[in-house]
Amino acid sequence: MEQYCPPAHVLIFPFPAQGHVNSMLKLAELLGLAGIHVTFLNTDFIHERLVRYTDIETRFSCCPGFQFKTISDGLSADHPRSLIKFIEVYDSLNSKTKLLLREMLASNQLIGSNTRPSLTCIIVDGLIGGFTSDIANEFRIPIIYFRSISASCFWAYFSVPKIIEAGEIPIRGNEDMDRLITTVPSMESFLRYRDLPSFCQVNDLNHCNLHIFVTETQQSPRAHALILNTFEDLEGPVLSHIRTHCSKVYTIGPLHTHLKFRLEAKTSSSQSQSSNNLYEVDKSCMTWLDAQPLKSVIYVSFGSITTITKDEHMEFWFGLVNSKQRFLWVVRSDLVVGEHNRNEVPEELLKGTKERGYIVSWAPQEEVLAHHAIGGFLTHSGWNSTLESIVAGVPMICWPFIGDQQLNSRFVSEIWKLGLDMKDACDRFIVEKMVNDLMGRRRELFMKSTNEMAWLARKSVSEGGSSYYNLDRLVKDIRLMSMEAD
Ligand SMILES: O=c1ccn([C@@H]2O[C@H](COP(=O)(O)OP(=O)(O)O[C@H]3O[C@H](CO)[C@@H](O)[C@H](O)[C@H]3O)[C@@H](O)[C@H]2O)c(=O)[nH]1
Repeated sequence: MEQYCPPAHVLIFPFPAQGHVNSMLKLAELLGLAGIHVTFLNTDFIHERLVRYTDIETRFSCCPGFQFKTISDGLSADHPRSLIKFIEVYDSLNSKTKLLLREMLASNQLIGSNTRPSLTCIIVDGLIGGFTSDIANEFRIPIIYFRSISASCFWAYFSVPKIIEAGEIPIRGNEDMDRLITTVPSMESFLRYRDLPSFCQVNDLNHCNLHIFVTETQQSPRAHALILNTFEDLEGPVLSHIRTHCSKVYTIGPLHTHLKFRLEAKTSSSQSQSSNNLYEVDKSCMTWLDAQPLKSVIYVSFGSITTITKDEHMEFWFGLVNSKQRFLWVVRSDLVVGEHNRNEVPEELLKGTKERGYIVSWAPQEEVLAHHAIGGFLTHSGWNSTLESIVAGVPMICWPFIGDQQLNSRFVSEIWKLGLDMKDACDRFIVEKMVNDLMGRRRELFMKSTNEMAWLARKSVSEGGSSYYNLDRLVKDIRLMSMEAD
C-alpha cells in the first residue's frame, strides 16, 4: 500500500530587490511545478511593481497551489529604497516587518484558505535569515536559507572572521590592493584584496554593511538546509568547503534555465517565459537585434541597482562609440546620477549611437543574451547576469560595482576564463580596447571555455544532472518534513 503523504506548503520570503525576488520566484515556481503549495511573501512596494510589469496570472497558472501575500517593509511610500539606503531598508525589515511577520504567522494569515495545508517550512533569503529564523523557531517551523549570490561569495563572507584574525583586512593603503588574501580556503592563490566583496574593503571593521553580510552568512548553519543558485561543475571546490559547515547544501542552478527546462518538459512547449520584471520591458531591441549580423553586438547592462556618475556615463559612451562595434545598452532611468542636458552630449556620440547602437531603459535580458547577434556582454557582474551569460555562452567584460560583484568578476576572468575583468577602471580608452579585444582579437580565446561552461550549465539542469537531482532531493526533503509534522 502506498504511504499517505500530506501536501507540503512552503512560505518563500525574499529580500525586496530585483536580483533577489527574481531568483526566488523561479525557485518558487519550480517547487510549485513539483506540486508543493507555495505562498510567496513580497513587500507591498515590490509586489506593486511586479504586478505592474509582469503578467503574474499567466506566469503562475501552471502552479495551482501558488499564492502571493504581501507585507509592509515599514518604510514611507516616498522612500527611495535604493542601494544607498540599504541600511534603512534592512533595519526597517528587522524591526517593523519582523513584528508583522510574527503577527501574520500567529493569526494564520499566511495560509490563505482552509483547503491549503499549514506551513511545512519557510525558505527565506539568507540576507534576512536572522530575524526570520528567530520567528520560525518560536512557531517551530523549520527554516531553509536561500542565497542569491555565488557559492564563492558566500564562502568569502563566511571566511571573514578568519581574514580579520590573520590581519589581512583592513589594508594599509592603495599599494596593498593587489596583495593576496591567503586565508580563504580554496582561493589562496588568486584572491586579491581588490577582489573581496566590496563590503569587506573597508577601513572600519565595525562598518554596518560588513557586519550585516558577515553575521547573516555566519548564521547559515542554523538552518535546516541551504539552497544556492549555482551548479557543481562551476563551484565544486568551494562547495565542498561550505558543506563542512552546512550539512545540507542544495545547488539547483542556474535557476532560470532549470525552470525553463522543467516548464518545457511539463507543457511540451519551447516558448516558456520565465522572467520576472520590476521594470517595464522594452522589447523593441529584439527587432533591432534581428537586423544585426551574427555575434556582432556587445550588450551592456549594469543590473537593477548600479548607479554611475555623469563622467562615468561619458567614459562608457565614448568607449563604446569609439570601438566602432555595434552595441545594445540598458540605461535605466535611474542609472546616471544627475541629468545630462541634451546639449551636453557631444554630437559624435549621438551620431555613433544612431549608426551602430540601440539604447533601452530595460531589456528582456535572458532573451537578449540568447540572441544570435550578441557576441559579448559588458556587465556589472551581478550573479544573475553572470549565470545568464554563462548559459548563453556569451563572453563577458566585467565592471563590478558593489558587493559580490568584485569577487564574481575575478572568477569570470581568472578561474573560469569566461572574459575580461575591468574592475576599478572607467576610462574611454580602456572600454574601447576591452570591447575590441572581446569582440575581435581575443574572442577565439574565450569561445572554447564559454561553450564548455554553457554545456555544463545546461547538463546540470537536464534530467540526470546535478542540479536536477538536487532539486528532486529538496522536494523530497520538504515532503518528508510535512510527513513528520503531520
Ligand atoms: O535590462 C535588464 C537588466 C537586467 N535584467 C534582469 O535583472 C536581473 C539582474 O540581476 P543581477 O545581475 O544579479 O544584478 P542586480 O540587479 O544588481 O542584483 C543584486 O542582487 C544580486 C543577487 O544577490 C547580486 O549578485 C548583485 O550584485 C546585486 O546587485 C537579471 O536577472 C537580469 O536578467 C533584465 O531583465 N533587464
